[in-house]
Amino acid sequence: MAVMDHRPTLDAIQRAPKVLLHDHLDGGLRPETIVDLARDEGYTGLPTTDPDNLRVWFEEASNSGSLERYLETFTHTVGVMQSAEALTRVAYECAEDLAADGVVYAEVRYAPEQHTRSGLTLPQVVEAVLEGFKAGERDHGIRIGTLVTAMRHQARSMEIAELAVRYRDDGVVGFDIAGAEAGYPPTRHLDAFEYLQRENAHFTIHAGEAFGLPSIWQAIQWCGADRLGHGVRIIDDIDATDEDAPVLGRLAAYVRDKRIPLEMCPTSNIQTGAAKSIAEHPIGLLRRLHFRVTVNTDNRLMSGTSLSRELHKLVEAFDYGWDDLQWFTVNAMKSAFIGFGERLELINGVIKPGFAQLKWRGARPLA
Ligand SMILES: O=c1[nH]cnc2c1ncn2[C@@H]1O[C@H](CO)[C@@H](O)[C@H]1O
Ligand SMILES: [Zn+2]
Repeated sequence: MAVMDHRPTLDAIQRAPKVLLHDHLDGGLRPETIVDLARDEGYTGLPTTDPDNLRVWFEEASNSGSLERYLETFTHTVGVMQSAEALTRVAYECAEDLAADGVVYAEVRYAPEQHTRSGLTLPQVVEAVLEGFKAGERDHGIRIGTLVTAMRHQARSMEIAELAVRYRDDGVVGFDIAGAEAGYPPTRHLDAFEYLQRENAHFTIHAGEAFGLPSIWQAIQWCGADRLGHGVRIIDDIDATDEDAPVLGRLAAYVRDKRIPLEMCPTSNIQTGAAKSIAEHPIGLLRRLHFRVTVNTDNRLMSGTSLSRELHKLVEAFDYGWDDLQWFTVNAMKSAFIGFGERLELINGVIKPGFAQLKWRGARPLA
């Protein structure tokens, strides 16, 4: 019998219909676009104006081992995203790039408060981004929901939460808080989360990335987060001394029992020091224990990655097959902030048939 390799290749993974829940708009610009926009908008702070060198610079500068230093690189992307035209272009190209990678549904986030330096109002920022995504959806057959993010060290979360509600029928599907985690617990923004809950709105919280269990506990039990951005440190509440019978603490058990989605971003976690390597990333254990794990990019520019690449790295490290990749994808679709009907349609009409086709091809014996 012919030897068969069932391991999905990068090329085949790119063709699979994928779902992405955690991707930052200001972490995914094309280097060429940054250079163009810097020139158009008079931003003079770039470390280099050669797109190839700039790509390398972002990746290297992001390999710092600390979230705070990792976040410093956003000065340049945010720096060139201060006009409506720039925001619309970046959003359009984001949709185009994700569609080219085979993503069929994505939730892309950004912090409107960071884009008002040249005089745009918060609603103008949101509308410019939505315009870019709408054009990208129309031209590239991808569905994109926006999450508006509040910066956790600032004090504008209530205003941003109000934006999430105001634009909920125009493409904004949820809210998030991001930025340095240590020293800025999610409970600082409790009023915003309580407001969103009263409005029946959805939100995720970056938690358990650079800080441990207390941050995850607050995000879920005080703030009521629907999902966790990263959440890798939930591993601290699991005793895996006996590999065959890991013991879950109360918080880890709660997260698993309630099927709280974990938006895991493997490469980003290595760059910020939240995990040592892909092979040692908690995603391996969490997947085995059937947590509601999803796979994400976080920042495609800073991590030099795509959703297909993240999945392929996991295939190589954990020997995952198509069933695992479909499981991550269905998990993500189930956890999306769009309505149940639309999620179901994508699962049954797009994801399952798409994976079935790839699995069938992968199963053909080699001639
Ligand atoms: O992994 C992360 N953890 C915390 N904050 C982040 C991460 N990636 C990006 N941002 C922050 O989110 C803002 C809005 O998109 C970015 O400007 C960056 O400061
Ligand atoms: Zn993030």
